[in-house]
Amino acid sequence: MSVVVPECCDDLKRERGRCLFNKEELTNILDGGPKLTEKRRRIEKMLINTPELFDDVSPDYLSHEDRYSNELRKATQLMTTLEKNGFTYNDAVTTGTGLWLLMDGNPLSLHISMFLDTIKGQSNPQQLQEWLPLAEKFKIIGTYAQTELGHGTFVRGLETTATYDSTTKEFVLHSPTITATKWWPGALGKTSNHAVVMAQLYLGGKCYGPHIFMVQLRDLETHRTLPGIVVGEIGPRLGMNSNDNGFLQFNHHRIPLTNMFMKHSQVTEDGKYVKPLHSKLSYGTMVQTRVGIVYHASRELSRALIIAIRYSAVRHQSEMVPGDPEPQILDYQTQQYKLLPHLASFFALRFSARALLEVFIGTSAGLGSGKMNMLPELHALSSGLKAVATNDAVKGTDICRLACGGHGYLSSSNLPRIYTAIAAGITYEGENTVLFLQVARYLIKSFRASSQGQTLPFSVSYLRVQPPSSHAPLMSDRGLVDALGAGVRWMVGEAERRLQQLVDSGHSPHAAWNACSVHLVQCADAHTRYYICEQFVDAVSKLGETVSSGVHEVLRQLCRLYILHRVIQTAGILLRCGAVDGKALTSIEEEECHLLATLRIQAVSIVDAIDIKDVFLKSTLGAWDGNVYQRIYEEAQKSPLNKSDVTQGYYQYLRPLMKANL
Ligand SMILES: CCCCCCCC/C=C\CCCCCCCCCC(=O)SCCNC(=O)CCNC(=O)[C@H](O)C(C)(C)COP(=O)(O)OP(=O)(O)OC[C@H]1O[C@@H](n2cnc3c(N)ncnc32)[C@H](O)[C@@H]1OP(=O)(O)O
Ligand SMILES: Cc1cc2nc3c(=O)[nH]c(=O)nc-3n(C[C@H](O)[C@H](O)[C@H](O)COP(=O)(O)OP(=O)(O)OC[C@H]3O[C@@H](n4cnc5c(N)ncnc54)[C@H](O)[C@@H]3O)c2cc1C
Repeated sequence: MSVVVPECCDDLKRERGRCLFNKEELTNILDGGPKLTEKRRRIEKMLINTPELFDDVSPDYLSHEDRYSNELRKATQLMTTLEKNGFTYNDAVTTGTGLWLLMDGNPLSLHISMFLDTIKGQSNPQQLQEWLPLAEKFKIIGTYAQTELGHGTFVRGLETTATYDSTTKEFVLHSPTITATKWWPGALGKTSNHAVVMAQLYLGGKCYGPHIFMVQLRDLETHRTLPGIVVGEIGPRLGMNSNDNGFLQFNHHRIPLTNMFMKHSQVTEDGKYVKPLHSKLSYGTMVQTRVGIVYHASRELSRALIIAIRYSAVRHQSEMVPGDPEPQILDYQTQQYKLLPHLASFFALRFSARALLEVFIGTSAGLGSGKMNMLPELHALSSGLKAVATNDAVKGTDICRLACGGHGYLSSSNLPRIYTAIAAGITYEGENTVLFLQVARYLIKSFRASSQGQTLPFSVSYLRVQPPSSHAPLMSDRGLVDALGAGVRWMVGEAERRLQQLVDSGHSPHAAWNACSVHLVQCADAHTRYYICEQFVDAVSKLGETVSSGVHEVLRQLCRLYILHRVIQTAGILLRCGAVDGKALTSIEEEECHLLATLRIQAVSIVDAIDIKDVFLKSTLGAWDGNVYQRIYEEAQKSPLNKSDVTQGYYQYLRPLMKANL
């Protein structure tokens, strides 16, 4: 399939004619540099030239089984195409291209993410040598099986047991109750022949908590389920129905001792336990995936924004001035207010994802040399950013849908599919409220440590008592970010005060925690957003030295919008703690409206610079040429109901009803 870039409609031509910045330069910044843009485009070209990767028929028109088979066909084709052309699966993931082709629930996504990451991050050298080549070459195909019917969040409450039998040097895996059934893992139902399984380790009758085991589920020749294992698919879900999310039960199923992942903790042949350096090292795959999800969420949000902003430039509706031609809906301030703060969020999330990745890489290097001290901060940052990124991507994507009016509700807009795929991100890999509560734990601990004079890690250092060093004028970017920081400090101080007050009045610390948890979640959300603001301001100010003035100005405006919007959202807190006053807020609101109008002028060019091709956007509303109505019409012709003028349903039901004497 070759891509011919079509002439765009007059509206989009005019929009693009107003661009005052170098789009390619902005594209490079978003990709992480010109080399990465070039690499992404090489991958895209290769994929675009593989017609088997594209659907002839929308998955919406396929049966449940055909939908799965079709996605599996494309997933396997994707893997072989990448391999043959010298790219890795990771290349397709990090550029987003692979995800966009397969985001109806790619049945190999868990294999190439959490299964491979667990092998890489949790194996001892022998295990790595044995399993990694097999998994990388798809000789074994796996998933990450942790969640059970009864427990997802509370990992320590999992019921699957792995009991060591020293006479045979085996673990016996067992699901003692219905609630112990593994439930949800992607690709578990029909695709995977292996799984990394989280189970409670039992040695000599004592439970040592959740540990990870490599378990073969199916015969490698026949693909039949092995004895002692029951496995199947869980049925339709809100979205991503081309995946085979599955269930799994063990009936005293035996695996060798060497199948426990032994990088961090070990069991000796005679059944002795060797502790890990940190009790949560076995949760490493989850942390790594949370880091990936921040990128993933920002990418999905960007697809929705491209669709909604281009459509808003093409769509004309109503009269702004009686008798005048119908304006582009993007000219309405309310439309700008719906979309442009989310555009700013996309940039903020992209820069923060990059900062988080650096923390992840630094912490992982430290772990390699036995340094565990950065782990709590990485856990808090990855939890908070995963939660904010998915919450904002889901909200932003739905706003994009609403901003497209009725046509946003069409499957062919692709907004419903983007929405349902990213909506799962709020729940999977740690439900967001639960993750925020983890962040809150870290904040309260840090706040208390600071009160005792201890030095705090970098991401929470602003929680210490306000130093008189912040001299940035309030209305500057720095000044407003400092005000947001003062707001979080006040919120955390207030949470700590309420917790202490409850404990002093006789509540247990746990009861006090629950009684303050709404406020604690707000603290965690505010802290994470403060961190995002900081990363955005830092990134833009660093780029200022290297980029052209046009690009710098656009980034500065987006950053400013993000901060102003955040200040307005937090107004109540900022007023209460005295970080801003009513007069400042009024001028911030006015400035936001002014900025919306400024950014509107180049909005189409900004989303063009995100550089996602039509074949990956898959949207009748968001295509480059803006030929919206023709595309919607043509897509409707593909409905199976349009194959005949009169449907079977007419003869079967409608006609008898019309003929009946009611
Ligand atoms: C080409 C094709 C495309 C392929 C696509 C692949 C792309 C990859 C990238 C992105 C893609 C998006 C798609 C990804 C698909 C993912 C599918 C989803 C998979 C799953 O959902 S897997 C299951 C995930 N499950 C969870 O996340 C469970 C959540 N629960 C927990 O993590 C924990 O139980 C808890 C954190 C909530 C609590 O833990 P608990 O053991 O009870 O501990 P506590 O007692 O509360 O705390 C003790 C102490 O430890 C600290 N702590 C907890 N966790 C960690 C940690 N991970 N690291 C460090 N420290 C931790 C905790 O804060 C406490 O500290 P304290 O005592 O306060 O000091
Ligand atoms: C599409 C999808 C794909 C998935 N893929 C996988 C996979 O590949 N592998 C895998 O192992 N799992 C997978 N999961 C499972 C997922 O990780 C869990 O659903 C998730 O961790 C949430 O757990 P839960 O379902 O038990 O929710 P629950 O924990 O029961 O949450 C229900 C409610 O209770 C609240 N709650 C729970 N605990 C607390 C608390 N301590 N404090 C306050 N409130 C609390 C939550 O905030 C939420 O509102 C997937 C899930 C989905 C939806």
